[in-house]
Amino acid sequence: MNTKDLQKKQAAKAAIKYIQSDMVVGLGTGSTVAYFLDALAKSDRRIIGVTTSKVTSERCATLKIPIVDIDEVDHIDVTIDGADEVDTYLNGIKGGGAALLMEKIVAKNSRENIWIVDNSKVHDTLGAFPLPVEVIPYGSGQLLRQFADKGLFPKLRRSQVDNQPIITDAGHYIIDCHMTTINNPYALAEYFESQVGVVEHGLFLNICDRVIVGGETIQIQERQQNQMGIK
Ligand SMILES: O=C[C@H](O)[C@H](O)[C@H](O)COP(=O)(O)O
Repeated sequence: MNTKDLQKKQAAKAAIKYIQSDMVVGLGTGSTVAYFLDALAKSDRRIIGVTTSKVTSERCATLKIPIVDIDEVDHIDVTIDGADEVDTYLNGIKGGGAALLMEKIVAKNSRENIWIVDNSKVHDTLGAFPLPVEVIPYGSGQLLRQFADKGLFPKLRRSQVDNQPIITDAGHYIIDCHMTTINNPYALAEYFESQVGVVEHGLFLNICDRVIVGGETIQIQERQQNQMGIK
């Protein structure tokens, strides 16, 4: 196992201590969450899961972790998810696995959000990871032009198998914006939220409460209130 995977697994295992039996737990998506699901299945915690993608639902079925639809619960106690990048304010970029829409819906309906990451994902400023933006297929070519005009270096995400556009679980496309640095994530989020055809963007701002970073020593960072993360 390489260092990144080892750290993902360490962070995933460390997250188990925030889970108690009978909790409603939001279950994110990705390779780090896969390690968390394995650890959860092996633990003595008996939870009810709310998933964020078909792939996570399928893994829960294999591991016999019970899940319900998000609309069947009146609250979600805590959500455990991965992230593609996290800054010092615990703002982050998500959606590398195209699950950002459901991940954000589950996160916004959770009392607490905990991210599990390897330490290569922690940066002072966001932007090293291309920012995923989920869009309606109709008119997506126009959005690509607008994003390019705004200097966001957009690229439609395509399958490496057949070069066709990736389709999300909700039937949308993903445009990845290769900006390298995002100086004001709040202004950028507002821009995307004002564009017709944009369903959701991968900037998760003021959402994460705690990040668990894998490593020889597990690091746990908690979000400080009233810190905006604008450089
Ligand atoms: O769409 C996918 C999610 O936002 C993932 O949580 C994110 O891409 C991190 O994935 P991984 O744990 O595989 O690095």
